[in-house]
Amino acid sequence: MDNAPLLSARFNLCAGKLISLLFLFSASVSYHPFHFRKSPITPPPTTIKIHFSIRKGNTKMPPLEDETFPSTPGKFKIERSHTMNRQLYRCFASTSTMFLWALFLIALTASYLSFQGFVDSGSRYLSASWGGIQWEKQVRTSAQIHRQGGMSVLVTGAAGFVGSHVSLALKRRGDGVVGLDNFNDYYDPSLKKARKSLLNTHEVFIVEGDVNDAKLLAKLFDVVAFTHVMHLAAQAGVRYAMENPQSYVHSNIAGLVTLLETCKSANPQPAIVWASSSSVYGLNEKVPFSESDRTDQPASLYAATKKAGEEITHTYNHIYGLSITGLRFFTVYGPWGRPDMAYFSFTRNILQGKPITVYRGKNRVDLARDFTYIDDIVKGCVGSLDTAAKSTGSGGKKRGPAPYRIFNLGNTSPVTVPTLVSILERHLKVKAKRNIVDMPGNGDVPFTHANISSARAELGYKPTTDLQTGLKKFVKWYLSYYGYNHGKPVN
Ligand SMILES: O=C(O)[C@H]1O[C@H](OP(=O)(O)OP(=O)(O)OC[C@H]2O[C@@H](n3ccc(=O)[nH]c3=O)[C@H](O)[C@@H]2O)[C@H](O)[C@@H](O)[C@@H]1O
Repeated sequence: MDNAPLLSARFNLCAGKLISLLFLFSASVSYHPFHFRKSPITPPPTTIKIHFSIRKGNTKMPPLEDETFPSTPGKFKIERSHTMNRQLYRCFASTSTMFLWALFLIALTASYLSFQGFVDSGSRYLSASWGGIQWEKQVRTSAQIHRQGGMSVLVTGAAGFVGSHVSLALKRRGDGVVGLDNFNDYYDPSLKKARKSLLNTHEVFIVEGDVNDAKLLAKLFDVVAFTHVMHLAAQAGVRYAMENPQSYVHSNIAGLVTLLETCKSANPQPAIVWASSSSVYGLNEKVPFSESDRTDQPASLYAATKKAGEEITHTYNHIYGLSITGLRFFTVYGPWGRPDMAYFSFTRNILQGKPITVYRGKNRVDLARDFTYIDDIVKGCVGSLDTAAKSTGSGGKKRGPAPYRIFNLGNTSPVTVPTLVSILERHLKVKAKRNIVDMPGNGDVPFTHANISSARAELGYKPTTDLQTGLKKFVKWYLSYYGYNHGKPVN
């Protein structure tokens, strides 16, 4: 582990001692000039008699000289007749004192900065949930491969919706899996913790940390030679990008680059499969969306960061020989899903008797999505890992061309949002209070529709769950997890 806090503490101790010494020294110069006996301008022993008379009402206060200067054997004496010497002495004494005070202030500042560093590094040290022999053992155990030809996969965003499902699927078939997740509060972190507990029971260890933490990533690669990285950690949500744009840059761009930097330097380099999004098609009107269609018209910052991710991963593929597979997910739904998504929040509101807002497109056209069930997405992710060729670089150098692939993972049958609501009503046996409004200009696109022929050909991807069936499974899970009323009475 990092021994910065220890060093910092030592430095702090030294600085503290220095301050004490300076303080004592400075005090003795001010009040104890015998220290200057050897100085050529040491004044002869004299007595300073400074009489302050302070009147307080009618009472004449006693002179303060004895209180101001200590009446010890070392008490200095300056005779009034030695005016010149006295002035020289004063001048010297005050210059020396100022000098020492300046030193004192410098030492104080240094000590403060050191203390701040100590607090920062100390709190990082104390709050860091990673490192140590026990931690390394957990990481190694979780990464162990239990099948012939298996892989060891670092899954980022493992406590997320897709991440938790993919981690479980890999672990179940005998692959080694280590999760990484920062457990942020974009939506209820208790759901993420519950997913983590579920994974724990299947012996998947999730490290609590951020993909922007380069030291942590380097440490993970020190402990395990991951063959693959399934990068699913991201700031999700199309409309939230208008509220918190920086979080998208932080996770989807900066975090991605930090991860790629680690992967490019790893030896051996892992193959990377990561989550792009159907939103990169933006205002594309050609249907169904094919991977070769234009993606230069993003409608939201979220989409723009995913598009940027596709370009950034291309660069790392080109320069460093990293094997890259980008997956454009189409509105994934299912059990253990994301509470910010429409099917999830609609379910909650319908059960609580609250109205739901259903957006409508231009000319009163219903919005439509190619809703894709989680199990189908998991198959696409695992298929991508299985078919990803190795990265070709080592030690940060490319040794030959590596594959760069992009696949749509959709369902190929778009469903309108009002139809989604009707299906939920049927499964929940509760009528929704629909509030239909025109789609606000907040990043939404009117429809999505995937062409999946590439994924079918190269990954064997074949979605099998329609929205009706998938929502039935979701509702079953929702009711078992939250209870019928989600803790609130139905009005
Ligand atoms: O496919 C994708 O790439 C994206 O799919 C979803 O984004 P979105 O399709 O907007 O999913 P929802 O937020 O669940 O919205 C689904 C539909 O419901 C509509 N909606 C949403 C919320 C609402 O209150 N009312 C409403 O009518 C939206 O306009 C949209 O047409 C995910 O949230 C993104 O993270 C993902 O990248």
